[in-house]
Amino acid sequence: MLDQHTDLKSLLKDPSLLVEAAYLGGEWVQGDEGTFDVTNPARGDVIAKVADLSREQIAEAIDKAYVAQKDWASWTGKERAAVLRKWFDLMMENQDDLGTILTAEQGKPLAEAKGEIAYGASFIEFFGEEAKRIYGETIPGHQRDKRIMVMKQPIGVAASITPWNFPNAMITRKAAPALAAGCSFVGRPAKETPLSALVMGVLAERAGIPKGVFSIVTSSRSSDAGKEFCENPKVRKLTFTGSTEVGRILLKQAADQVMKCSMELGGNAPFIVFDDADLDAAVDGAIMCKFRNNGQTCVCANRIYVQAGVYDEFAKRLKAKVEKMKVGDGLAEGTDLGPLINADAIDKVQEHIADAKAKGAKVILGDGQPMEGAGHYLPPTILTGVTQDMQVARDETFGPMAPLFKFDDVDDVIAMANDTIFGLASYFYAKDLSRVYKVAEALEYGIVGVNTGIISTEVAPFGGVKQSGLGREGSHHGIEDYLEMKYVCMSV
Ligand SMILES: O=CCCCC(=O)O
Repeated sequence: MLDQHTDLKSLLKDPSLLVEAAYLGGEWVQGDEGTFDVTNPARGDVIAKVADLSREQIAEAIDKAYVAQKDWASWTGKERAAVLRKWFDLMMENQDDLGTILTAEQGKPLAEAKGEIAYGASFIEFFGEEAKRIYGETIPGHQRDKRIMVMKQPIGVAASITPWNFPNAMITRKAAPALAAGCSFVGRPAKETPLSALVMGVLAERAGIPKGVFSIVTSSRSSDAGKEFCENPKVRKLTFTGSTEVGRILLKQAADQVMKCSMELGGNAPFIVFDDADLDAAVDGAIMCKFRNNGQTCVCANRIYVQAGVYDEFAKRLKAKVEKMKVGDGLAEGTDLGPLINADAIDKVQEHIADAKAKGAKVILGDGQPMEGAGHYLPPTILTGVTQDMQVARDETFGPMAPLFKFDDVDDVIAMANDTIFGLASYFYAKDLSRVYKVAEALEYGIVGVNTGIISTEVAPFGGVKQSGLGREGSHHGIEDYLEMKYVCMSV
């Protein structure tokens, strides 16, 4: 475990994986703005001092990416695939260390962190394979002497801004399709979790990814990266995972350059349990979905709607299982729920609980009281009697609080589930086949989980509708976001 006497390096099999310098154009550099602190949310102490790059240094990374991309795009798909495969293998060989680094800076339990590393690596494996299958098209000509061809070409330099909740997988889900397509990549990780991003630079270098093709620009000021990425004409693609609020700002900034944008933004996922559901499966699904990463996931269940006939029983079974979950340091054996990322995250959960209670909800587990000590620990809360006028019905809680809403009628619950500006993930449990089809069709979401609480995989298109975003990540669709179509018309 990490304590004030233990250095993070000493927990790693390969201590050279822990780096504090930024990876700029294939070189390890210090920040012109000095360093910024990375803290362990389980204890609140500083575990690293990472290079704080200036905006000029971010521009330099873009210049280098611009130059490197031309040659990288000339590699065959098979050549790019071979290097990506090596990157994937290195990630899996170092899964334990990558997991330890991730837990130390982000907080999630080690088993979950290692799971994220395997998930993150799967995008590199998948898109490496796709590099060989970037097919164009021929179209029958519109006149006797005309031949029409459609080429697919890399967009150019892709810039990314990624969040702290999945500090590995949100980078690979963007970098892997970008590199497979022949783009170069400049990524700015969240300031809370730069170490998991920098280790990907170490492994990229070891895998033989050419200098400049993959850069990690660490910075304590998110607006520097956002502005440089949007204003620099050498960047042709911006990909972002984060809040809808920041997504809107980036889209406005990117408009001046008419830049291609992928946005994976906020959610407000409904999780619906119908009377005919397998109740134990629904409880297990709700726990996986609600408490993944301690509720700090954009696809976590935010509103749990339970049909009246099974409401009390569902609440009882959910409480019985959740109260057994162990809250603690993610690096300690047996921990189910780690700390939240910071004090603000705790405040937000408490605000939702207080608002719901004031409007009549009842607490059946927890109550939003943090645990003693320096870590940001908040035991899980379950509320019953939650209604549509409460704050949690509108905003993402992003924490360990499960609000149970009661409903009678299928049409009513669909209307309530869709009554939000968001449209990322949704879930429901039911057995009746006709209901399954109709509800899946009626939910206004990019993702629908039916009788499952976990929908994330590299082989499926992940993304939202409405204000949850633009574009899809993962699957063969995911690479299209990094390709341009060129139509060639030949007179023969
Ligand atoms: O917060 C969003 C991260 C997405 C995690 C996933 O891919 O399931």
